[in-house]
Amino acid sequence: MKRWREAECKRVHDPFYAGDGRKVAVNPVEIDGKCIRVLGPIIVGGGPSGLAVAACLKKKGIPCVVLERANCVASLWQLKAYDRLRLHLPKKFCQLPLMPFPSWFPTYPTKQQFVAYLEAYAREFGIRPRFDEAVVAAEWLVVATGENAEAVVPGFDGAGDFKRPILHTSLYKSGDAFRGKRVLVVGCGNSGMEVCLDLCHHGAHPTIVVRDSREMLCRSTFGLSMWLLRWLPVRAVDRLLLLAARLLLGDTAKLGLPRPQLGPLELKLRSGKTPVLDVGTLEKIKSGAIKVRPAIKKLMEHGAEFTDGRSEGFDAVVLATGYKSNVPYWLKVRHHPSDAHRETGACCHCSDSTLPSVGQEQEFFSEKDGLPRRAFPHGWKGERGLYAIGFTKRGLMGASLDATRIAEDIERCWKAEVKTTMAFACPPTRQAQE
Ligand SMILES: Cc1cc2nc3c(=O)[nH]c(=O)nc-3n(C[C@H](O)[C@H](O)[C@H](O)COP(=O)(O)OP(=O)(O)OC[C@H]3O[C@@H](n4cnc5c(N)ncnc54)[C@H](O)[C@@H]3O)c2cc1C
Ligand SMILES: NC(=O)C1=CN([C@@H]2O[C@H](COP(=O)(O)OP(=O)(O)OC[C@H]3O[C@@H](n4cnc5c(N)ncnc54)[C@H](OP(=O)(O)O)[C@@H]3O)[C@@H](O)[C@H]2O)C=CC1
Ligand SMILES: O=C(O)C(=O)Cc1c[nH]c2ccccc12
Repeated sequence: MKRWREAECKRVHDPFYAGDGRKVAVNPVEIDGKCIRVLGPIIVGGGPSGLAVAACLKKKGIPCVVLERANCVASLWQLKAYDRLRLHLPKKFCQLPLMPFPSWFPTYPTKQQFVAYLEAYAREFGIRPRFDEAVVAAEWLVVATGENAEAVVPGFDGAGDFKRPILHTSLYKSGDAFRGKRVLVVGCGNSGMEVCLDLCHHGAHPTIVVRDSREMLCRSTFGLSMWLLRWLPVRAVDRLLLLAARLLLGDTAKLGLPRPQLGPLELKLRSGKTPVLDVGTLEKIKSGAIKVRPAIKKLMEHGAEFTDGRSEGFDAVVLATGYKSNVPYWLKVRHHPSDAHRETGACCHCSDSTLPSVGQEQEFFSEKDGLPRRAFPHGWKGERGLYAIGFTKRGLMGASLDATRIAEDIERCWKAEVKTTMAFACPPTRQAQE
């Protein structure tokens, strides 16, 4: 991968308002010290979310520019995912708006198939992201940088003493590199569970750290649960899912994997914690091929000590400790003079008071976790042209929903804006449009 060039995007004006209050369609952005004029919205992030919203905009005839820090679309999938990864929800829950997956794709497409689909999607809608542009500061945009922008790398007592490799799952490709090795996998989400299975398949000896509870479901029950949700409340579906899990997977608590208090869907909706959709790991835990240990107390020169007092030797540590958003590092929210007077959440471009209210809140994204402060389904729209896609903790389904809403909202503003621009006879400069 080429080194990322840093693009500093600064808002020169509000998106649709010039300094004198007149509306303008052109969004000026500073990249590498040069000011370019972009006709239409700027989308930061060329993953599934960025592509989805760009496609919905293009379909409506609204041009946009996608800025992507990596040198390809869907860098999470192309550069940071292990070889054996597949979609873990059936494909109909993962397709982006306006273009279904090919019918000949399997129910759970492989990473390569998903990437091929995304590349075809970008081609179909004429989306050509500007690659190697890492946005380090920006103020008016569609934020599509994802919930998984940065790896979570926790510190452990004694981490400096451990003299062997420690790597995050975003760098893990295959168990081939660990043949015959004792590998400590920290974290029991979908990544940790699948990496353990992969290690088994490659003749390594994995131990998984489960510091808390984790919900586990059979992958095949996801489609059923979506169907049941049409008629039954979440809690009732959860009860059925747990019954199915108990019958198909057995009592996971006996294996060192206690289940949480809340049901799987309720937990997902409330906290975003994705249940593990088992792809065969549990069998390996049952057979003893994968060992389960509680939280790490400390790392030592050749191994780890756990909170149950046991110490064991390891040749490598894989951190399957998850991801976080990077929005607080680069998105600068500047206060607007009109904020003090605004009581409602009406769209400032088109006076639609039915849109979600942001009240007096100044900051759309939380500094703490980099996610929109407003709960689903209200977290997609901020103030004065700030939008967020792909932060719903609802995977690709959530991103598709956001894309449709954002494009519709921008279209309304765009139409109002085009009328005004024509009235002012002030055509936008077309220098950096697609
Ligand atoms: C291993 C894994 C498997 C998953 N499997 C599924 C699944 O099967 N089904 C499902 O529904 N969901 C799944 N998810 C959830 C996942 O969030 C989505 O699949 C999807 O990738 C989200 O798309 P996104 O575009 O929002 O984010 P991303 O795919 O993360 O794309 C964001 C893009 O923004 C770029 N970017 C970040 N910061 C900047 C910046 N400052 N400047 C410029 N560019 C930037 C990144 O390089 C990246 O390309 C999975 C997640 C992971 C980690
Ligand atoms: N398509 C597919 O097959 C796959 C999909 N995914 C998706 O990718 C996203 C990210 O998944 P994943 O990478 O598993 O991350 P998750 O955030 O889901 O899981 C991280 C795990 O690490 C644990 N953890 C974090 N810090 C520590 C620590 N200091 N000590 C011990 N344990 C720790 C967490 O424990 P705790 O819960 O206690 O905080 C949690 O169990 C999810 O949405 C997932 O569904 C991932 C892999 C495969
Ligand atoms: O893979 C992910 O991160 C997802 O969030 C996909 C997803 C959306 N809703 C769910 C409910 C149960 C399990 C996975 C998902």
